[in-house]
Amino acid sequence: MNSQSTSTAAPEHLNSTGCRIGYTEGKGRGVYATCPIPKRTVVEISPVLFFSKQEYDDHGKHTVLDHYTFNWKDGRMALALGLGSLFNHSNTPNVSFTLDPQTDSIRYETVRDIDPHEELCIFYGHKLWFDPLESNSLGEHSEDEVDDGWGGLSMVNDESEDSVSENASLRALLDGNEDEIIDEESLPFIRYKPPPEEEELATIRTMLAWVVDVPEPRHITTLLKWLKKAGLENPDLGHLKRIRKQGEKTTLLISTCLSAPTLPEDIDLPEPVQVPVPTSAALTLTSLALKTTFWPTFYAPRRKGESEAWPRGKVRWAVEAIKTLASECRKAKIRGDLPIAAYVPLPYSADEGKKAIAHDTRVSAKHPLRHAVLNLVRQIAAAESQGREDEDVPVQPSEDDMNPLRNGSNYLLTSLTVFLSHEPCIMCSMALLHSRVKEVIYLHPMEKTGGCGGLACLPTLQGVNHRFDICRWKIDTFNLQDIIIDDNLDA
Ligand SMILES: C[S@@+](CC[C@H](N)C(=O)[O-])C[C@H]1O[C@@H](n2cnc3c(N)ncnc32)[C@H](O)[C@@H]1O
Repeated sequence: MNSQSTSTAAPEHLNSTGCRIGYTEGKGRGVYATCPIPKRTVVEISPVLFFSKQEYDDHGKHTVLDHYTFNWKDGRMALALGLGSLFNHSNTPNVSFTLDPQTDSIRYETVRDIDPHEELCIFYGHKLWFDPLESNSLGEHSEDEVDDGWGGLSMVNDESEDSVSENASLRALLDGNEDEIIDEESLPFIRYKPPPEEEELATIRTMLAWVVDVPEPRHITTLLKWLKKAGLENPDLGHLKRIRKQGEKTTLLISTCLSAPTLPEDIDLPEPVQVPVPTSAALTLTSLALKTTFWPTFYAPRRKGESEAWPRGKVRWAVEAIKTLASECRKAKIRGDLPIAAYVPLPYSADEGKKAIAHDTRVSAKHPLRHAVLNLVRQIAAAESQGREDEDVPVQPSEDDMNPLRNGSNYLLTSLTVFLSHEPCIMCSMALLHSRVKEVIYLHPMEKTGGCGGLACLPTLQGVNHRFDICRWKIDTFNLQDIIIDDNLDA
């Protein structure tokens, strides 16, 4: 079957990033640059047209579509519209592509600076159905080499990476009503069990907080409004009650700032003082009684052994996230970086919110701190600060940025789940803590260097006042041997 058009005249194309359609003998139509294109430019976003597996097996694969369709993540076949179907293959591609199930589209992005007139090529995979015209021979692979799964236009006869790597028990788990709650043992991950809750006064963890006595209880409402306005509704203190009443005395909890807070001038108040307050909510009634001797604390028994329920739909969401993560690892590997990735998908059943993906770039950036987690946090921070992406370019900070009391508004990962290919190192675990992540799910434990259950478990250390849930994916559910890195490395 000849997949190329018989015409040798390529049509014009109105692509705003300076791409044109060109023709090369032996390859047919392809996508070419018309001007220099910088690295990491999104050159095309192609909407896709889907074919069910059945439609494809019965019809599509017997037609020329066979050479144009992408294996979608859920087993369907997708035909990219726009320029998407015209990128030719190269073993040393200058464009990467990402399947986006949220928008049913494929995104194409340059992986290096592109010269004018250069052809833009993607990598189809190792099993090609044609003799590739290639200017170099870097990519010679044996017949039985496993497809690296970096997306890849593929013939429908190839089993997709996803379908071979998901085992039968996972497939059975994913099949069924999406609202059904999956019992803990059947979940495809194991939760890290935090050490038991403190049940003795000596083991209660505390931190110093500023408080002030309020002689006139009628001022409380005004002071609560002032706290809000001053940006002092810090999530660090969310487990504590704001007001303490002891007999006639009413005391207001203000902040955990290092320096004494400046109180409103129009209310007559004594000087604020620092007192120890518990660092977390009480998980048991005994602990509640003990913690309340420091400061009134909220009782949150749900977190003791009883974990958040996962409906089947959420498991499917996590499986998709793991696949995206694995594909990012492979992309990193192809680029010569360590196959370590971090991914924050949109929260389960949310249509909008924060979303980011990053891989380790220590090798390519020649920078020891470019760990996947740090790259991810940096990416989210850049998006949050309205596109000031390059941290090396000094920006005039706004008045808001300079207000230390507004620090709470910069908690980058509050209520989000981060998927990681590897257990994060201690530095990255600390970055996740500072970002106030809700939950971390990782694939590969790092016993010698990990900071989430390996060498140490940062969220459970004395003095750390934010906890996040840690889950380890059962690695045997996916064929992910190629992301395993040396255990002595930091991830
Ligand atoms: C997705 S299409 C790409 C667009 C195609 N060139 C056209 O004109 O429609 C895939 C087909 O392009 C051709 N092709 C892609 N990369 C090639 C390469 N490096 N060398 C030779 N042919 C290539 C093969 O015929 C393949 O089946």
